[in-house]
Amino acid sequence: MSQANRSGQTASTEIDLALFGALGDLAQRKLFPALFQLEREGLLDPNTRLLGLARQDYELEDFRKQIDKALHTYVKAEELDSEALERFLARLDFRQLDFTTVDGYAAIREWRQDGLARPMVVYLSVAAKLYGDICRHLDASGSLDEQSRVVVEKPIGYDLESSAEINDAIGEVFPESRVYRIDHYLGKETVQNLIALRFANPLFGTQWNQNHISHVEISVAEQVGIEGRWGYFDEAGQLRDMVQNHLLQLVCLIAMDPPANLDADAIRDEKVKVLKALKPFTDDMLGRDVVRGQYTAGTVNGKSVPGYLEEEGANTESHTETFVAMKTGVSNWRWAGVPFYIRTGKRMPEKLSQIIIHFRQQPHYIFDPDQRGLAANKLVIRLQPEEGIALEVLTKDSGLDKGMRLRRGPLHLDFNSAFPKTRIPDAYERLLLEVMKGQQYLFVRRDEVEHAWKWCDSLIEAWNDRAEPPRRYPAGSWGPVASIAMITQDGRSWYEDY
Ligand SMILES: NC(=O)C1=CN([C@@H]2O[C@H](COP(=O)(O)OP(=O)(O)OC[C@H]3O[C@@H](n4cnc5c(N)ncnc54)[C@H](OP(=O)(O)O)[C@@H]3O)[C@@H](O)[C@H]2O)C=CC1
Ligand SMILES: O=C1O[C@H](COP(=O)(O)O)[C@@H](O)[C@H](O)[C@H]1O
Repeated sequence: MSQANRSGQTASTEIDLALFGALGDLAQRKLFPALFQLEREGLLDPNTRLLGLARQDYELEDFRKQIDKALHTYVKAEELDSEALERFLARLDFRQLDFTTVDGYAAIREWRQDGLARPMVVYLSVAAKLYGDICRHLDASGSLDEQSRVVVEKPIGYDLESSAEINDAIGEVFPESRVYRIDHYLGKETVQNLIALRFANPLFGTQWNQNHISHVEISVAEQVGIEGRWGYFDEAGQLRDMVQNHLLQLVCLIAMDPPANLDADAIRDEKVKVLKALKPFTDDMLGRDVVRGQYTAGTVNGKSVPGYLEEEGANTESHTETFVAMKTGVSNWRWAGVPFYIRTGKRMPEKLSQIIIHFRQQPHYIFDPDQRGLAANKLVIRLQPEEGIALEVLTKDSGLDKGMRLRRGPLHLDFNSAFPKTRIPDAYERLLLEVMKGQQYLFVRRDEVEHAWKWCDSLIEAWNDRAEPPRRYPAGSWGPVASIAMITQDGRSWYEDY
């Protein structure tokens, strides 16, 4: 079966997918539901086969039951079309395997015998420290051929050095053109729309620079806490978990120059230029422009929740940050002098991811002086929960007694109401489809990962030198008060028109 790619050409989606970590959290919660949605939408080639690999031993029927259970848990009941479900479960196969020893890998080669004509996609839904072993064992067991692709999850490593080691190990087996590094934010509908918005609309194309934009704000607020992942998270912290990948990818898509075309490398070359131009941290910026926080007990959605240090498995001494806010920038001609304020945290009052582009005021202001604060357009790009784009514009307030009073209102595009019949696909659906088609433009190239680490490492090093504990914030709040002060010191505030 062929699918139109982004420039309208067709690409085959006929593959064999081998999923390592098939019983893990990500696979159950996101990957199988996304694959099922592709089935339901008729986007899985009839010949595509799915192989689950896990440490636990399951009979095939029990594995299928387990996936059926996961789908009933994570897919909306009205979307669980029974025919699609039956077709989907019938595609599944299962092998028990210890990923760290080469012995069992022959089972993958044998499974492949029936499908040698189609490419194999190997999805590593396991901790990154296993990537090297798995790639080597796949190679040594003769399970791969020159068409095989590998998909790896974030985070790749813990810093630049460990990331380079992991990428080297992957690179010994797979050339870069067959490595698909996931950053699931790149699969979100509105994130992709950023490319359309910026490069298809002359209105924005001409305004997208320091002459017209005063500052950029990115907030990725999560309601969830650590969700049983304390061991992983405490090693990482919010900077490594969210900023190094998702938030920096958003910065790239906002700040990059227009690519020459939509080819993966054309886009990725432009993103790398942004990463290289990110403002380095200096010691005086640390106290003023960066705030680290850690949540204490509080209330989220009317429910009491424990503090970070009281979470299951917690170490009471931990100084790991669950919140980070910073003012940074991109040192180039387009963005000189334009601050990028970014913040992300766990246990915030709501799940909200949005980007606000604040445009500059008109050079000469002629309206009511009291309303001067209103007088600038804002482009609000909402990633979640509802996805949409709104341009805040100023119009005259209606009414005979209002004179030339201004009113702020949105020119609004809410994807759910504007295109009510279109289901917004989950990021993983889009990403899995692109891997099947062999399209890399939504995946992260090795040099992107490494430049992002380099920038984060310099900040972490500076934090470590200072050895200051994170500032506390109660769960259910918008983070430490200092993160508000960080932006108000510039006469600005975080956008609050939620
Ligand atoms: N979960 C999430 O929301 C997100 C996860 N990720 C990334 O996705 C990847 C997977 O994460 P997640 O699903 O949460 O992790 P889990 O630990 O839930 O899943 C990993 C699976 O791999 C299995 N496994 C580990 N070692 C071996 C081995 N030697 N042999 C066979 N099986 C093994 C584990 O089996 P067992 O249980 O028996 O140990 C487990 O089922 C990680 O790289 C993570 O960073 C990225 C973004 C979000
Ligand atoms: O990669 C990760 O992302 C999630 C947030 O993803 P979202 O799509 O729900 O915004 C985050 O909770 C997790 O800690 C991190 O590893």
